[in-house]
This record gives sequence, C-alpha cells and structure tokens, in this order.
Amino acid sequence: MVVASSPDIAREFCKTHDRIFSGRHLPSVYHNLPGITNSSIVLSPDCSKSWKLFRSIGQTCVFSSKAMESNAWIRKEKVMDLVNHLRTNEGKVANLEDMMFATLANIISTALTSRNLFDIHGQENNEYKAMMALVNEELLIGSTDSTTITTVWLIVELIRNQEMLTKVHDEIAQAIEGDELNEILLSQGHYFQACIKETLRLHVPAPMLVPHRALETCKVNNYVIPKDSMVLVNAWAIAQDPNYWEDAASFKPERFLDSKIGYRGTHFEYLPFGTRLRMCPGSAVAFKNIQMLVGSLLHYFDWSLPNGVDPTTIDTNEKYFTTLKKEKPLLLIPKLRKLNSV
Ligand code: HEM
Repeated sequence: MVVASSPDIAREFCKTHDRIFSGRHLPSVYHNLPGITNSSIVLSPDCSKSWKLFRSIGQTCVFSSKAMESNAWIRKEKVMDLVNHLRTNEGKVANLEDMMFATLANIISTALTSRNLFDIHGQENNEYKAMMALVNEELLIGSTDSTTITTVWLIVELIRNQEMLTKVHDEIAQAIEGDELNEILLSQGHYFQACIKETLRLHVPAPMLVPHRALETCKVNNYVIPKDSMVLVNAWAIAQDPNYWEDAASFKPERFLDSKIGYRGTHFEYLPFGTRLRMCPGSAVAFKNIQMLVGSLLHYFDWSLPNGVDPTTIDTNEKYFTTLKKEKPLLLIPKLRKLNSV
C-alpha cells in the first residue's frame, strides 16, 4: 500500500501517472462478483467501456449543468418537503442528519428515476435500464452519505460562529425572490460558497478518497510501485498541510474569498472530490444540493441545541470508517424565523 500525503506526491500519482493509477482497489469480496463491478462507476476495476458508459449516462441524467438545471424543481420540492415537515414540528428536537440524508437521497433517486421506461413506440428504453443499475449503493448511499456529512458540518460550524452565520443570512436574504429561495442567486453568494469550501477542507468526508490501484508497475519519485498496489491519497493530511494552509485547524471561510482554489481538482492542496480520471463526477451536484438544503434550513429556521446548551460548546468529535463523520447525531430544535413573506 502506498499513501500520497502531500500535494506534490498526489500530483505525481493523479496527474503525471493518472492513467496507470486509475484502477480501483476493491475489497476481495468483490473479486468474484463481476455483475456488481461491471454495473458500477465507483467499483469499476479500471476505466473500462462500461465505466465510460455509466459515467456518460450519469452525466446526461444527473451531473451535467443541463441535467442540474432540469432537476432544479426536484431539489426545490424535496427541500420544501423537509421545511414543511419541520414547520409542523417546530420546537421539537429534530435528528437533522437523518432528515437531511433522506432529503438528499430523495433528490438523487427522483432525478434518476423520473423518466419514461418505454418510448412512444413501445421500445424498451435501454438508457433507462442502465440508469436503474446506477440507482445502487454508490449514487444513493455513497454520494448521499458524503453530501450529508458536509451539510452536518456546515450547520455545526455556522451555528457555533454567530458572526459567520449573520453573513450567510445576509447573502441568503439577497437570494429571495417572491417568497422563495432562488438557487441561481444563492450561488452568487461568495461568502456562503466559501463556507461550503472551507467545510470540505476542514472536514474532508472521504479523507483517503476511494482506494486506487496501479494497473501496471511504475516508478514514482524513484520508488518502484508494483502492479496492483493499493494507492491512497490522503486528502485530509493535504488539506491540513501548514505549508499550504495558514492556521489549518481553524474554520476560516475567508481564506477562500480571494483564492483561485476551486473544488474541481485542479489545485492539489485541495482534493475533497479527488482529481482527474477517477474524480467524483457529482461535485457540482453536491455543491448545489448542499447550498439549497442548508440555505433553506437557515433561511426558514433559527436553530438551538436541546436543553439550552450553548452552541459554541457543540460536540465536534469525529468518527472514521471509510468516511469521516460527526460522531454523535446532530440534534437541533427548529424555530421559525420571522420573515416578511412567510
Ligand atoms: C460532498 C459530497 C461528495 C464528496 C465529498 C464526494 C467525494 C468523492 C470522492 C473522494 C470520490 C473518489 C475519487 C477518487 O477515487 O479519486 C468520489 C467518487 C464518486 N462520486 Fe462522489 N462525492 C460527493 C458527492 C457525490 C454525488 C452527489 C454524486 C452523484 C450524484 C457522487 C458520485 C460519485 C461517483 C459515481 C464516484 C465514482 C467515480 C469513479 O470511480 O470514476 N458523489 N466522490
């Protein structure tokens, strides 16, 4: 096993030798299950024909800007389902993590399944069949899990930093059109965007990305990496590297305000979604979903901790098991905010 723990070494594996290290290292249980690995993007052992097909179907239905635009109504509807549920349960303790997970899973599953199974001539829609295969663990559970982790930490960081929360509220207020949150206007809120990026830096949901595999023997920095080695990119250590990040252990969204560093994997000091060939194809979807979901929860409600606990003392312990999440569930009490139009 090889671990890349600095931006320079990550660049060697993921850029200089991108193709060679684009294999997926799978737990042995999958080795005799070609049916599963051939109908998956994330579990595909290499960048095979079926991997390309699934990525392009995902691109058409979910990941592309066009798909995200046409799925905007789904985001709005599912988020408002949650807002309305919380409205009727105002003042009661809510397990926000579970509710956000359900909402995000509903957004993805509806985006994937709200299509015709047959075309008008009675032919089976093969693209749909292939897409149904995608409605499996990776798109529903895997992707929803990482997105939920980020929404949880974003809310935690904001409710314990009143000044930052006020800035985000101000930006959200600028994105209200009629009595609704407009997601195009919301995406123009630089501070809120910076908060999401900083959350993904300080709380990298997949600290080691997903294990890669060497497709052939290769020399990297004078070390011979044998074929089939497992290669991990320690995105967590990279995001904490003091050579690149000042006061790395603190939540400081301001660091992203005048920075060119984006989340698309072009800056090797910041790789929450990986980079290059096996990079997460859902990064933009995740960003949009987080923005809409957390933006709405902050716009419609004030949040407090049960038993009057001071938000600055909220528990921030983490637990690691392939993903890094908040150890204890996020339990908060919603109180409707006084809004002119609600
Ligand atoms: C904050 C949310 C998310 C984070 C942090 C995240 C992160 C990641 C990471 C680190 C990888 C592995 C990259 C590598 O192997 O180098 C990955 C792969 C993947 N992600 Fe995401 N992801 C998120 C949300 C999503 C969403 C919303 C979707 C789908 C709508 C998605 C779909 C996928 C797929 C299909 C792969 C496999 C790519 C491949 O193996 O070619 N992810 N993600």
